Amino acid sequence: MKEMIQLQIDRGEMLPLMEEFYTIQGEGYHKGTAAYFIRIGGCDVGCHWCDVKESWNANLHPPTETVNIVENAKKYSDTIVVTGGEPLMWDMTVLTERLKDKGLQVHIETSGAYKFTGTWDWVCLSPKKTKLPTEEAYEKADELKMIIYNKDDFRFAEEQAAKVNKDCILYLQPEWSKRDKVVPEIVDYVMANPKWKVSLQTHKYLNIP
Ligand SMILES: C[S@@+](CC[C@H](N)C(=O)[O-])C[C@H]1O[C@@H](n2cnc3c(N)ncnc32)[C@H](O)[C@@H]1O
Ligand SMILES: Nc1nc2[nH]cc(C(=O)O)c2c(=O)[nH]1
Ligand code: SF4
Ligand SMILES: [Mg+2]
Repeated sequence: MKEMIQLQIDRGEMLPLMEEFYTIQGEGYHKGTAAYFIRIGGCDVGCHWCDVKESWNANLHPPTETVNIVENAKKYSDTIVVTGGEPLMWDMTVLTERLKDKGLQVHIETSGAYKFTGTWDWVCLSPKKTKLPTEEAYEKADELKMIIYNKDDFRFAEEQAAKVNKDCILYLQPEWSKRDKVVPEIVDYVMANPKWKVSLQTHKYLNIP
């Protein structure tokens, strides 16, 4: 039985599902847009400021049939955001094919640190120093969303911006717990370096998921 489930997970027919919710995309280019979020469990990238540490241990999240995830998601929205955890730890091919078959717009939030799978209408790449993105992630990124926790993160942001494709939109987003300190620094930085835009976690200001 365990082997059967593992086989289905390996094929992307099942995924460890942490939670699903209909909300407003709070961050980046699509902020303000209603979207259904599918949060897949499992991540070992280890960001110390991660705002969903409960997602990290995949074993805590029940293996769920992708067919059922899709049948449910399509009832809520035309726009689906797949996030985590780190969704690219799993094979996203089957999930995204099935969502596309229903005519849905399919977005991903990823660190890009794992093999790039799936067919996406929008790729938000948020690189982390602890586990850098793959070459393919830099090529596929529609937006680069760099989290600013300290001064060195501006240097890291520039280093990552040099690696993405030329059409990629560049965002600096304050780390939530440090927002009072880093927001003024981000504002000054964006005015001095206008290839960057500011991204805020607007859902946290709106008190929505
Ligand atoms: C929770 S992560 C899940 C997807 C993927 N693991 C990733 O990091 O891109 C979703 C987004 O939230 C950002 N994020 C996580 N914790 C944050 C925090 N404390 N402050 C600001 N952004 C945060 C991540 O950088 C990422 O862009
Ligand atoms: N409203 C809302 N927008 C988001 N954008 C990215 C999120 C994420 O955790 O991936 C997120 C989230 O958790 N909630
Ligand atoms: S990669 Fe994403 S989910 Fe994983 S620890 Fe970092 S912010 Fe959290
Ligand atoms: Mg979030």
